[in-house]
Amino acid sequence: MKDPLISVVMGSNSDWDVMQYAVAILKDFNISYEARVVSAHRTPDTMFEFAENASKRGIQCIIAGAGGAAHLPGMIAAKTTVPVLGVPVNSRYLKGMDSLLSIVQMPKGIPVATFAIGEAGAANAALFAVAILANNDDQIRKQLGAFREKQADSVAAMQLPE
Ligand SMILES: Nc1c(C(=O)O)ncn1[C@@H]1O[C@H](COP(=O)(O)O)[C@@H](O)[C@H]1O
Repeated sequence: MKDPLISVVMGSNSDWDVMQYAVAILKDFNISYEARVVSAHRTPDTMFEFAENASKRGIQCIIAGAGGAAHLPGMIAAKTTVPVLGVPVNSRYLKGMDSLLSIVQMPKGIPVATFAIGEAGAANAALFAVAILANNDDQIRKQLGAFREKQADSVAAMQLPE
């Protein structure tokens, strides 16, 4: 197994329904990744250790998903200079608006690139991570180009009811 380039973390295994869409993209592109549960609130020491070691471990991007008081992406970003891509997970009562605002409203100086709520956000975070890797990898750049072409072809072929 190759060392992971991308780390996908989430606050709880209940986030998997959304975060699996990020993992599916990384698998499609054959990018080495790891996926794990880490919580700023529930496992703060593990979260600190994870964030502090990410760069040394060769992690290029961290995709962090969380719901509700979604402090995980921001707290990871506070402890590493590895780019953090935040995915707001749909929450039961506020439908992910709480997650979105918790992730996007970072104070100046500690950025988290914030994506849409839910599965589209998770998939786009992974595509963004792939685009970052593509800057220094021709093979990945070609794969990303092919992905876009295939997507454009399927949109061009879309039919509407008469
Ligand atoms: N937002 C956070 C953090 C964190 O930010 O550290 N840790 C867990 N959670 C979120 O709590 C929600 C409910 O978790 P449970 O389903 O385990 O009760 C999840 O969406 C998780 O991301």
